[in-house]
Amino acid sequence: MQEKGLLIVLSGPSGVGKGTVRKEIFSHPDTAFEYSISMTTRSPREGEVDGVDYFFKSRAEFEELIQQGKLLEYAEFVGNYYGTPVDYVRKTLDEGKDVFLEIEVKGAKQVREKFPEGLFIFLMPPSLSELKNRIVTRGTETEEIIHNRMLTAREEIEMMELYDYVVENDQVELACERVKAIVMAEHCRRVRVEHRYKKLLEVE
Ligand SMILES: Nc1nc2c(ncn2[C@@H]2O[C@H](COP(=O)(O)OP(=O)(O)O)[C@@H](O)[C@H]2O)c(=O)[nH]1
Ligand SMILES: Nc1ncnc2c1ncn2[C@@H]1O[C@H](COP(=O)(O)OP(=O)(O)O)[C@@H](O)[C@H]1O
Repeated sequence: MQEKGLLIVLSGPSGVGKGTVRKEIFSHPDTAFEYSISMTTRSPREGEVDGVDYFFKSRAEFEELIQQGKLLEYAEFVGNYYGTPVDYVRKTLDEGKDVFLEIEVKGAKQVREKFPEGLFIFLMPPSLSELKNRIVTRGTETEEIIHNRMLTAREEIEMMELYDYVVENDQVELACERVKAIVMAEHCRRVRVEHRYKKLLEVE
């Protein structure tokens, strides 16, 4: 039987750099993970492409996906829905490929309940003031949204204890290296947890 892939969940407070770290990881052709493109009801930002950055949906379409049980998890984040397509995730894991989710913390909590065996990595900012700095300099949000995001950031950071690993995003390159090292180590650990080494003994 085909061994299942690893479900990798990268989460953390808004503005910490999840998207930046994820894009950097996937910009390398040797990256062996499959990125799960999320569904969202938020409007595309300039340069964003449907089916590449997100699958952009209307609220009615998104609610239909919820009704049909098509989402592994979903959450409302600053007024918009975001969710992970379940069929894609299951199919890809069944093919033995690692699936990478980059999602906010409420969604990550739901995934933990459904896939406790997943690998959960929390991206942490060097400080709260640096976090605010990043959201402000990104310049995609209004002042009111920035204020709301900072309020939720404190609650989000408290959810750190649900994760297997915490990675500080001080420098993007370093954070990416840490994430990749964690995934590599997890694969080695599972050889024992899943008793895969037994195959080796059978051959002799
Ligand atoms: N729960 C959940 N969160 C998601 C999903 N896709 C993206 N997000 C998160 O939604 C939040 C807002 O994303 P976005 O609007 O692209 O803004 P940005 O990542 O803050 O630039 C971020 O924290 C994303 O990680 C998803 O499928 N499910
Ligand atoms: N290590 C870092 N050092 C400095 N700025 C960063 C770092 N990582 C991300 N940023 C910047 O912080 C802002 C928020 O990053 P983003 O990836 O959009 O966060 P998230 O996806 O977690 O909401 C962006 O302007 C990004 O360029």
